[in-house]
Amino acid sequence: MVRKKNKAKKGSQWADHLTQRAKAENYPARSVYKLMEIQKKFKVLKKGGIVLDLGCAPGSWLIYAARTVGNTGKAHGIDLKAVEVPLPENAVAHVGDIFEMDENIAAPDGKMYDAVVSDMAPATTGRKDIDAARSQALCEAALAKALELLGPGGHFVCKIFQGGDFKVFEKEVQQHFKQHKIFKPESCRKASKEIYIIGLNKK
Ligand SMILES: C[S@@+](CC[C@H](N)C(=O)[O-])C[C@H]1O[C@@H](n2cnc3c(N)ncnc32)[C@H](O)[C@@H]1O
Repeated sequence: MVRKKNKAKKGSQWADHLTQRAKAENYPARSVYKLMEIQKKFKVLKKGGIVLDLGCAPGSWLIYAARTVGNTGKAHGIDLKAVEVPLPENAVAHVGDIFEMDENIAAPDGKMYDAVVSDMAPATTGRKDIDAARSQALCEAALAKALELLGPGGHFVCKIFQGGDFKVFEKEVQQHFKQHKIFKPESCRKASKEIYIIGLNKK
């Protein structure tokens, strides 16, 4: 019992540390460290690239993506909620629903995206089956957009909750990308079921 308490305490100290670090580095959320870890390991974002960030509010992935692609690149995001923090000049956030997205999310200048990243999460109900089904639907929508908007060789990152139809989704990603990886960043809460599936080099 005491052990469990200590573990929980350590976990929350780690979370606090990341929240403070995010503040100091001008990111609105500590979730940015998950994308940083993904980038360090898989190099999904490249200088001069065009990135689409699905579920971009409150804006930390979008800011990091914009900083990473640099001035010659662009980062576009979409979320149900508005991003309220100032964004770098090469970033733009749209308000919208992934299930109703249209041409406003197409890559600029008739180009294709180099990377589509999704950290989307549904509003949770506490009912595991409902939450898992909603998360699965968001992942399917993200993959459909990635297949439509990514150029050949483009990369895909998607948060998914393990369980349910996770294996089915993994197979779909495997089918469309030359390589795929399953990755749990250190900065994810240990107790969380979230994991990232990464599709490298769209066929
Ligand atoms: C964990 S947050 C993303 C955090 C973000 N990556 C960051 O670092 O700032 C998940 C986001 O997914 C968004 N989301 C959920 N359902 C969505 C939908 N149908 N269309 C667009 N965004 C959605 C939520 O509004 C929420 O802001």
